[in-house]
Amino acid sequence: MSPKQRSTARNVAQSACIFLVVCLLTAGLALLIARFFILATAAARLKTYASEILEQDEKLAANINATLAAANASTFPECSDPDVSYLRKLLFRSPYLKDVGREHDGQFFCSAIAGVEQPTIKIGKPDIQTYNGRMIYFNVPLSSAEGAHGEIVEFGRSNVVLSPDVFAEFDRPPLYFSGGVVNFQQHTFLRTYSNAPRPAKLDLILSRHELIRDGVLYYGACSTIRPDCVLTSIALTDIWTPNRPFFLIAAAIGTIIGVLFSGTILFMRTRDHSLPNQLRRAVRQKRLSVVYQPIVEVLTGSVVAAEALVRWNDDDDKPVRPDIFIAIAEEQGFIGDITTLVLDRVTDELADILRSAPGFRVSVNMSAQDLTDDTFIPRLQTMLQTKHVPAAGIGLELTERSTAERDIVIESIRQLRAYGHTVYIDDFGTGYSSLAYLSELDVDVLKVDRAFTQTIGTNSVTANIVPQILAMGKALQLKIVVEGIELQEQATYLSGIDAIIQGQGWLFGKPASAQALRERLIQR
Ligand SMILES: Nc1nc2c(ncn2[C@@H]2O[C@H](COP(=O)(O)O[C@H]3[C@@H](O)[C@H](n4cnc5c(=O)[nH]c(N)nc54)O[C@@H]3COP(=O)(O)O)[C@@H](O)[C@H]2O)c(=O)[nH]1
Repeated sequence: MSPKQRSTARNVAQSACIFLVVCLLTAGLALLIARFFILATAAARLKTYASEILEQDEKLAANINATLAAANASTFPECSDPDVSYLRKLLFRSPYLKDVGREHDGQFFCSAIAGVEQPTIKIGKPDIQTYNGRMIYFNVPLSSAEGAHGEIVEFGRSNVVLSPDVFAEFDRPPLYFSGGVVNFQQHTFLRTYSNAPRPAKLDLILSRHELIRDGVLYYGACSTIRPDCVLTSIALTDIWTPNRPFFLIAAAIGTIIGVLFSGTILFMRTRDHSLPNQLRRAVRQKRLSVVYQPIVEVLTGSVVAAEALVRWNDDDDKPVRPDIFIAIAEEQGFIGDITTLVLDRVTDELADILRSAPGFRVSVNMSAQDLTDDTFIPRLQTMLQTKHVPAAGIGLELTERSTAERDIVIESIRQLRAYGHTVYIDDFGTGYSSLAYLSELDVDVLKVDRAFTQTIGTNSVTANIVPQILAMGKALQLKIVVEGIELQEQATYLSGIDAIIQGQGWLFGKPASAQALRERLIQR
């Protein structure tokens, strides 16, 4: 598998992973949100249910207390005819009671329904005694109806039999309830109605209101006026089963969001992997390097200068051609950052040589944007002063293309030269400059583009342009650097010309590291 195929396969695998993970996460999140809302809805139902039951409980308690108080207040002889008819009147007004009677010391004497009992009935011990002296008997056989049992509340010399139907209307499966008087010290129900599940940690539920225990959702609520509490509950399976369609819808919505979201991530990632973004990141992280190509005296072959050329490998560690990424940086408006990076690197890597070898200089390429940035020249001077590098050691190369904004360029060149820099016109002959413009620019060195160098010794129609450019340079008293010298024949031709010509090209050395340039300079 080629590196490109490997990188594509890696990208596809990463994208698939991102897609899957994001879809699973959003679907999971949607299910969690659905679960939360469904549980909240169920808890709200339990709360309403509990408050309805509590209301009924409070009404029942009020009815019991009022009836017992009225019965105890009777002035009729106990179980006399007027007393029994009085009890009947009380019963008639009591919606939640089955009977009202006379009972004390564990003996039942008479009631509104049963009349007078002869002999009296023994009731036995109460099941519980409440804080306010009420005796409560559960499941007592009733003399008023054959085989019937009921709950009796006794206070003073009277008792009441509760109607078993008081809470009948609240029987609403799958919602269940239990409730009654609570002993807060022991955290238990003293009396309960209904057969709903009752968990051990009653106090916990009552203090937290809602709780899930052993697959059941509980809601606990207590009366504000009585020591009565109600616990409502529903099994979780009874919550989930009817809500299955909602879970399916939530999972589908979550997956759709996941698809859209991961699509956006993948799109951003692709955009992020675009060459301009990779380059921008590399510049920000200073991951570009600089190589140096020697510039020699053609006649002697001795190295007199070097051109700094920037290099960059993309995120897959593949080298990208400078003419490609320089054009991108120019187009995207951050070429200035690259120029600064190169200048910074040159003055770091070769500072000692630039300080100690007078006459040796390193030239750096500039773009039109550098020239129109009025902070560029002051920043460059600050950098050089900080690193104690003489301005004469740094040459600046402008292409003819970058000389379009005439006035600004002329002024920038003037300033650069005033600081002591050597200014080059690069790729000369490929642009549109006239002799007049060239003299106006007032540069130091003219670099002949390698396209013309290649015509030396050929029969090409442009072959006779080289002598003309050299003559033009001579007329303007400019130094000449001929680029792209690859053949000895080209060097021989140039060394025969009556002018001091410098040359740059593979014949004299390919661009190489600062260390390689250093070694080359030691040899000279
Ligand atoms: N603004 C900036 N532009 C820069 C910078 N670094 C480079 N560049 C510009 O990118 C273009 C391509 O540069 P590169 O691929 O580095 O090519 C340079 C030399 O390697 C190449 N060269 C030198 N000798 C020969 C040779 O004998 N034969 C041959 N085929 N090629 C050779 O020429 C390029 C140098 O060109 P120039 O700058 O015009 O002197 C190029 O336009 C660079 O300017 C940068 O830091 N900033």
